[in-house]
Amino acid sequence: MSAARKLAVETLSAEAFAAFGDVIAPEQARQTYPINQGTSMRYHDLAKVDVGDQGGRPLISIFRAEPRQLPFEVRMLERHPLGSQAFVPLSPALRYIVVVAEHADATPRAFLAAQGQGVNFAKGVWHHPLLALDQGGDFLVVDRGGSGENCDERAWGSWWLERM
Ligand SMILES: NC(=O)N[C@@H](O)C(=O)O
Ligand code: NI
Repeated sequence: MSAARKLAVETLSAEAFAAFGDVIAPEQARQTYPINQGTSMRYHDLAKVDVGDQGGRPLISIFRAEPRQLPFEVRMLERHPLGSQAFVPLSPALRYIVVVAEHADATPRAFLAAQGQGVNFAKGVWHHPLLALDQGGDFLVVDRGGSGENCDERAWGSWWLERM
């Protein structure tokens, strides 16, 4: 049995998260331009929605997440081999932790999302199911609908997220 180990929680950034997918935030836009006669700004093409394998289609859902209590034990990760999965908090105060790993049995990495930051897990990236903090809340989720097995789960030892 592997010893329980503490996960350091890093600050989420596009650079640090690049191996796992995209950070969804206005400042990450490669193209920003006014639309609708200048009444709105478009922060264009923020994440790669990759859901077309095996006839998949994009889904837009809302996850109403209960808060996880810290310390929290990470014992498993999952991946979606057929599609990406994006989470955007629907209230700026909604904090959450993202736990990912580069490959099977790699040491997980944990990131705390800043206010309003969303994430898009690239297709096949190992991640922990949604870990909302504080009071929990609603996330807009964009992922894949369609046939085929799109969720692999894997035991990952025992890793602890401590109180912050
Ligand atoms: N089960 C489900 O739709 N959600 C997970 O994939 C998750 O990453 O939270
Ligand atoms: Ni998932």
